[in-house]
Amino acid sequence: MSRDLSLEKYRNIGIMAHIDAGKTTTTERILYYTGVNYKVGEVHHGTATMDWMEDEQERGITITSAATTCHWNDYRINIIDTPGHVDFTAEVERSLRVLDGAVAIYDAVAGVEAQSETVWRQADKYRVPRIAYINKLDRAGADHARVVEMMAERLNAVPFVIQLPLGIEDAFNGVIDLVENQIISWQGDDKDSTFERLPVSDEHRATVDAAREALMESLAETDEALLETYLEEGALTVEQMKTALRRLTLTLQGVPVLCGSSFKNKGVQPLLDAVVDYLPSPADIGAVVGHSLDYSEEVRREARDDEPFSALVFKIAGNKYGDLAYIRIYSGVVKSGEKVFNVAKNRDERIGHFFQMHANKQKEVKEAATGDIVAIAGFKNVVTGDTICHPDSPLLLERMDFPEPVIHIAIEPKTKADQDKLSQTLDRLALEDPTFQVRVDEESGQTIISGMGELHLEILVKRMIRDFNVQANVGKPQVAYRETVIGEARVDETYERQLTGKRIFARVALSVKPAERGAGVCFENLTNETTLPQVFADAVQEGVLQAARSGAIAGFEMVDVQVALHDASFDDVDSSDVAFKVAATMAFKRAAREAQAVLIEPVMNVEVATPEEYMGSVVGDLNTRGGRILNMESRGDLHVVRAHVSLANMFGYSTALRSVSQGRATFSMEFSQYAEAPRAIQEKYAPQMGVSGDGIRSMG
Ligand SMILES: Nc1nc2c(ncn2[C@@H]2O[C@H](COP(=O)(O)OP(=O)(O)OP(=O)(O)O)[C@@H](O)[C@H]2O)c(=O)[nH]1
Repeated sequence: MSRDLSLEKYRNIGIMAHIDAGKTTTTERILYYTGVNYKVGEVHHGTATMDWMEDEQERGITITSAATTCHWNDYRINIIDTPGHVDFTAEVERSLRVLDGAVAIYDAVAGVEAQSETVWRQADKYRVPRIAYINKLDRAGADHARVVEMMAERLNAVPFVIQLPLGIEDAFNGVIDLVENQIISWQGDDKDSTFERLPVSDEHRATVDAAREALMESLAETDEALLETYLEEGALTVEQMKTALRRLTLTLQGVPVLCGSSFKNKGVQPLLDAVVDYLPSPADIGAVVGHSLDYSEEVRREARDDEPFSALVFKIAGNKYGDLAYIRIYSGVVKSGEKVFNVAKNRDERIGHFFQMHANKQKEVKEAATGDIVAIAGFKNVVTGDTICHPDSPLLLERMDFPEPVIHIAIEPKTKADQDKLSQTLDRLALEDPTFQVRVDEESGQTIISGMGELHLEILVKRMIRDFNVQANVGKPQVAYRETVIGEARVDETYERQLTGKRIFARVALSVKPAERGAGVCFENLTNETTLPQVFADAVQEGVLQAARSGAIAGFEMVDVQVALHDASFDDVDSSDVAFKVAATMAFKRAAREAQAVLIEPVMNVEVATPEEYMGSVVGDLNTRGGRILNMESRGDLHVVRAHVSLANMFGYSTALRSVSQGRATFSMEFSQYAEAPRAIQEKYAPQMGVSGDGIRSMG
């Protein structure tokens, strides 16, 4: 096929930031200046194009990431807008997985906030090259230098300042381009106001010279040949600086830092230039590495159209045309109507239609190629994380990891008629969102939905009622407690019965001890030390896992335990896998109790930013919630408190914070770790244990 644009001219980028830093506003400007939009939507008018779901427009926040395509100077830029609220980190994570580069946006007043750190770490994990954009320089209290410092301190980033603000706060009217050695000045605040590139004026000469020299020096220090040139010539050329910046960005050794005010329409066009100049194309990223279907060998696919087709499904979203599967194509070409293979499901799928997405609007295309991000209609059975590929050349790309939900609520249909619809709708929502889970409680028969936070579940329930017209009653949010062991124990358990005249027999000796946080239930020596036949060893494993699901002391799932099988006896005639399963279940429950099973609870990282006068009440309130204050610092005219607080004590916090600060303080919260639950909780759920929970004690 002939591609209309070489792969080098693609940029697949994400825009990531703390809530309210200005992602949506910036994306709107990008769409305007690249000619996709004719009108700039404003977040506070509820008309921003990317925030298309009704709920997003109501709340002025971005919930689901929408993909959109635009063009800048002959380059195709696919943008994934990612949400800033921490309850939706899974959305950020799945976007980062398929992107080649990202723009990190900071609020010039608030600086690097908690959520920005989380997203930054996620981007580190996926090795996503980044450029930074310090937004809102027009705001009172904007402090460019402080944000740069915070990037180094908090994110461990190596910032390369390539622009300085021209004026600040009310007087902000452009940027100084240190690479080109020019002033970029806008005529006004209007979206259509033009800008011009001017030589640096005398007024700014000294500052610019010093900043340019510092930039050149730090670039030169990264490369021996460049250092030599710099020392010989006393300066670097624009081309040399750009090449060095691109190399450092692509190898994750540095982050070019730009600035502007998206709201005042200043800085966005140079930001687009920087996306092209410094962020990678799919060709720079190169081959994708997956596995053969049996995991026995690595399979590489070069980022080329003449390779077999391979792609990853990174999002499923329902809209009025049915389910759309968003895919990132890593290699090859695929056409509508073609058959592809879904590796995880081991089945063929036919591609119905392809769409290039612009927020919730879509443009049909006939084929898609390496580097493209498109949405596909017509797949029957795909979920987020599935690999799809050419049927003759299968490979498995690494799946995405999503955090386990930490909060759950019971939900029941209002009427009998809603019953079926409720369960279908919940399944549908769970398909779209991997951090949303649905299960039926075995004992109570209740339907339980779990998610990442109150807001997460609140929004899903609202969607269910509004978009799917299902009426339901929901209970109070409950913390997803877990169980684990803090000691070690070894037990010997024999299961022997006479059933319908037949003897059944199995004996297992196993031990349990704490395993690493996040390890789940792990096994050692299932067959080594014993000479147990494989079928019985499998039955032991199954029995333990089944027992772990319902816990040992209070019915919560038991996690992070290491189980070893030390001895086992069987009888050729009377033993069966069922007998081993029962023996293992009994042994595991007893061992876990003897190894001091305890309840653990989710503990959150909470960050509150408040004006000074409310600082005392904010801290007092966190203390009454049993929070552990980690540190306090000032940021502009705000004070920022960071604390660890158990999730159970954070319900309804937004209302409480509003009332202690007259609506002036803001907060963000993210899951930090599981820690031993306090004594009161232990006694409430497992009174028989007489355990010694002592508040927040890290188990990690
Ligand atoms: N003064 C000023 N305000 C801005 C600027 N950019 C954005 N804002 C305002 O800041 C608020 C948040 O902007 P958004 O674009 O919604 O931020 P976001 O990061 O997309 O937020 P979420 O979608 O909620 O994650 C809005 O009220 C914007 O109008 C700026 O450059 N200057």
